[in-house]
Amino acid sequence: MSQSSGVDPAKLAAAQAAVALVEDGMKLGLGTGSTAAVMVRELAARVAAEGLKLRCAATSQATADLATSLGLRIESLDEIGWLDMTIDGADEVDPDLHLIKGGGAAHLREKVVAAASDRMVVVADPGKVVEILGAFPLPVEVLAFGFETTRKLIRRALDELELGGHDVMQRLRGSDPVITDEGNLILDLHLGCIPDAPALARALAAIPGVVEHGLFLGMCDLAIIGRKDGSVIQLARDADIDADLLANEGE
Ligand SMILES: O=C[C@H](O)[C@H](O)[C@H](O)COP(=O)(O)O
Repeated sequence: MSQSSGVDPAKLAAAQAAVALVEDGMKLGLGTGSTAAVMVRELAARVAAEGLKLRCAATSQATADLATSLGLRIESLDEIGWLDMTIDGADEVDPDLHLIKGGGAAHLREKVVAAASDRMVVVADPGKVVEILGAFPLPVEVLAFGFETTRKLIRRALDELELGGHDVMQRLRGSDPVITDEGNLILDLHLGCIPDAPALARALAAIPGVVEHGLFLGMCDLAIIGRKDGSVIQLARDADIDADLLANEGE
């Protein structure tokens, strides 16, 4: 049975439109986060109703647990090999469909899974659509080994890109460090605005203690933006983004 009461209608609309793209026999990547969780529930409902035969890989332990609890069988990415489509959430989506991800500390596995997919579809609400990335703090997964050294190297890289002086904060849950599914730590870069995302992505990737950053550049093929009234807007790469969406429709 499909979810309804208590579920954010914008997330539900996006999730339903994305799940409608799923075809019998597909190999799917399942994203992480609250919007992806709505999608996983919709997918499980469709599978139960229609008996679809799917092969699914999860982008986090949390998603694997949710999917399994709903009767979906999760396999490892390596067992499946290559995916037809990954459906995932995002923290920010810009007009070129570049993304910030990792608000749930899952961006490392999410990027590995998206990179192994023919198509990445993002499900989001209008609040995620931005003109320029960076208001959402950029998550960077780093090794525990040499953590403070890596933080210094990140600060140096930011200085070189004229993005210095911003907070580079370790992500905590209460007073404990957030530990990712891969056993690493998270630094959140509070940049406000990222004028040159490719340059920042290159600089972060060149730092040895950085495992993966949350910039997803050129990976998303389609963003499905759900609205509170249950309608959706589908944004394909290079398509213009509706000015109303950038104003977040007052949401
Ligand atoms: O690490 C988490 C992921 O990148 C999520 O997909 C992202 O944070 C969006 O999550 P939500 O749908 O809960 O806003």
